[in-house]
Amino acid sequence: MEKNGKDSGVLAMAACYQGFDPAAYLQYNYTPPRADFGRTDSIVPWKLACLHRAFTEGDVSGELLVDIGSGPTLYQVLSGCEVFKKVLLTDFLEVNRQELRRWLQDEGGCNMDWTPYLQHVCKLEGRRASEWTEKAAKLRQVITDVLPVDVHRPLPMASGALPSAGADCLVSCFCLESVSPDLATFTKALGHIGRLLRPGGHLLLIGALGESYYFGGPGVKIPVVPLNEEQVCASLKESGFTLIRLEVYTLPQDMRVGVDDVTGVFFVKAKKD
Ligand SMILES: C[S@@+](CC[C@H](N)C(=O)[O-])C[C@H]1O[C@@H](n2cnc3c(N)ncnc32)[C@H](O)[C@@H]1O
Ligand SMILES: O=S(=O)(c1ccc2c(c1)CN[C@@H](CF)C2)N1CCSCC1
Repeated sequence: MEKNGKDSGVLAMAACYQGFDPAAYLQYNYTPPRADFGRTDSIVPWKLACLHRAFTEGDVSGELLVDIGSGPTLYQVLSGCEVFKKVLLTDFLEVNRQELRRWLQDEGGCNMDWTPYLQHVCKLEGRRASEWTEKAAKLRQVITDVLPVDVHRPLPMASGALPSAGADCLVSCFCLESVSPDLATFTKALGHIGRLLRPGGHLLLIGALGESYYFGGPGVKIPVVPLNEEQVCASLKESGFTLIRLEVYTLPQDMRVGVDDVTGVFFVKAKKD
């Protein structure tokens, strides 16, 4: 149902996000015990390996990488920052953009220590883990801005934010399905972000499978559109993408704690037609 040109479900979703708590979100999803580098079956090394392979296997190139719906996290560009000269982070909420800027300015006050993630990706790159400080410096050098984004707008970013040709590569993690009230809106949002990408550019998409809600803070229950692999593939095709690779991780039972009801995670590498 439309209201002033905005779907009521999208408006309701935006209202849910007003309670989003970056510090709590980071604690729920990116710190032990859920985020555990020590376990061989952990999701975190799996995600970082998917991203590392996708960025470094030789077909991804260009000047500009844009992360859509960054939230308060930057693991998603730890490999990409070595491939692109310029990286833009984006989010809908100022609280998340502020969290990212605090890390970039390296003046303290951050709610997350990304060192284990930096060290892990250094090892994936064949470097010593102790080179994480160089990688942090590289990140701070190539991430040139943290900008607003709304994937429900036909043009999700301000005009002039990107070159007229578009970005060379997009990455987006756990965003579209967690901001869309239904599958049709998810697919439409995928099409919107596709317009930010040049033809032939790559999309790296990580998302939740079978998830219907998550907590974005204490008592902040946010609905998620439950997806399966077939729906993800169909939405990509409908939105003008050619699938290159789909990988799926099934969450071990003990990782299914109360912060969400995610059952699996997908990784997609695709190319804009
Ligand atoms: C589940 S978090 C994902 C954060 C991060 N990318 C990660 O991998 O954990 C979803 C993010 O989408 C953002 N968001 C909410 N509404 C949005 C919209 N309409 N367009 C783009 N991002 C939105 C939220 O602020 C939040 O940071
Ligand atoms: O990296 S995850 O797969 C992950 C990471 C982030 C999120 C989810 C899952 C599922 N809910 C999302 C809400 F949109 C956010 N992970 C889940 C297992 S424990 C460590 C975190």
